Amino acid sequence: MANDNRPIIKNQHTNLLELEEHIYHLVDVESPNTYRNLFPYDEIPKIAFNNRVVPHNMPDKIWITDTTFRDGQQSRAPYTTEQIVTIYDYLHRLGGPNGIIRQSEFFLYTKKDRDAVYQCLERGYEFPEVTSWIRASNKDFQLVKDIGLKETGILVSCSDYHIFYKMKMTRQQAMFHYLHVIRECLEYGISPRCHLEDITRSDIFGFVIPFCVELMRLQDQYKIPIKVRACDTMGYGVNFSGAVNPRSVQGIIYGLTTHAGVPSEQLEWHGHNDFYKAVSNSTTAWLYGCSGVNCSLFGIGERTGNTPLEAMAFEYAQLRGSLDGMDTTVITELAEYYEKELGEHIPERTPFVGKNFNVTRAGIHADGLLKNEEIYNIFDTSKFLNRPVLVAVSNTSGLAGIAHWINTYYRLPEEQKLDKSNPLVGKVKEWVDQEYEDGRVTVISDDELVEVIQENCRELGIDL
Ligand SMILES: CC(C)C(=O)C(=O)O
Repeated sequence: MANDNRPIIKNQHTNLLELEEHIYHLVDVESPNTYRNLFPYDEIPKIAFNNRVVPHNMPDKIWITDTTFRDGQQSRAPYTTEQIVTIYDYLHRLGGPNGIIRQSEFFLYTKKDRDAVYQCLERGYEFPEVTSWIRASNKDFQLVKDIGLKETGILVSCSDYHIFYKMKMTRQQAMFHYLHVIRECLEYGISPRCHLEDITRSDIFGFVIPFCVELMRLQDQYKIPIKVRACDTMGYGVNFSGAVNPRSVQGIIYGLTTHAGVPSEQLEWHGHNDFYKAVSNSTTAWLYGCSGVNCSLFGIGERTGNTPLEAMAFEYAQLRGSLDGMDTTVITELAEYYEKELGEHIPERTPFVGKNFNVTRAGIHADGLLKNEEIYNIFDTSKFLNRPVLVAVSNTSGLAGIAHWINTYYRLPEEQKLDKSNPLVGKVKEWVDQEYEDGRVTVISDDELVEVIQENCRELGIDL
């Protein structure tokens, strides 16, 4: 199934350096290669293996770029200018002084979009750098230049699905068209960021690499950096060792860095979550030679969304052993802002930000938590997210769960903490048990518990 070992045709006159340079030619097919073996459409897509193992190659510096205002905004109601600026401020704080959130991309279509860009630029932050996303036209290049931005994203769809079915072109026509547009952009002195849409269904060696080789030639000619963003538009990418291209994340990154010569720091991975793989694929891209992973806050993006930015902050810290200046407590502030100000509902079980992400219900777990919170908490969530570990009270909470709830809710100091033998805990438990015996099926709310606790405190003469 592999399509990555095309024969190298050489003769006695070919010198090896030339050969190196010319290995990857555009393969201009007459009909689209839709990889039916992998994407049968009327069957579930398939993951095939050729057992070619790519070596780890994590760059010295890795970072996050943000698409909250581009892919993120494509899939929800538009943000107001004020909201964009507020979120940009949060991103600046979250990413910290080392610019772990290095860039953010903005539409320039409407006056409102441009106002947001002006206001964010006025903040004067080094990070995230403001970049744009435009239609590839001279008018838009001029706009980017007038606003004073250094870099813009340009769409260069690379699978035959897009080239043949959407653009109605051949590969050669598409490549000429893209190179023409990119040259124009370079003529304006703007650095193009080429968004290789649908790379995980594209012919990596027959189109993507020859195209990127041409991009690197243009870069040499114009002395302006050209970036490459590998877009897993449909979330087909997989990170399993030995998987076949075009679905292999590491295979794609290896091809782009090694065969096309794209430097790691000019390479980004843009993932989608259709098969629940956005986070692990992005981490894989880092591990195999891609400096940038493109993310959106809370993963809000087309269909199932993009790689959640907050997840990659924690992936970063796990890989590098340090937050390198990121302030992850801002993630909690952002989540509150999205829920309260933007009316976005974050599902309760969402890692790091959902209401229940560090809430435990089962009595047996609560018992453990009461003894030592490390037993059932992923890390010090109070320190890194301002979210103390919680126990929700239900029919399975038990005495330990109720004691933990009271201790956390009332933020009792260590010496005043109640344990499961405390009479107040016993009284609340009796009430809870009665509720469920009477047929209750829902979790008990904080307000209900407070009322019962206060009532019993009065009776027992306890002051919390
Ligand atoms: C529109 C393109 C660049 C994209 O966001 C994607 O491929 O997911």
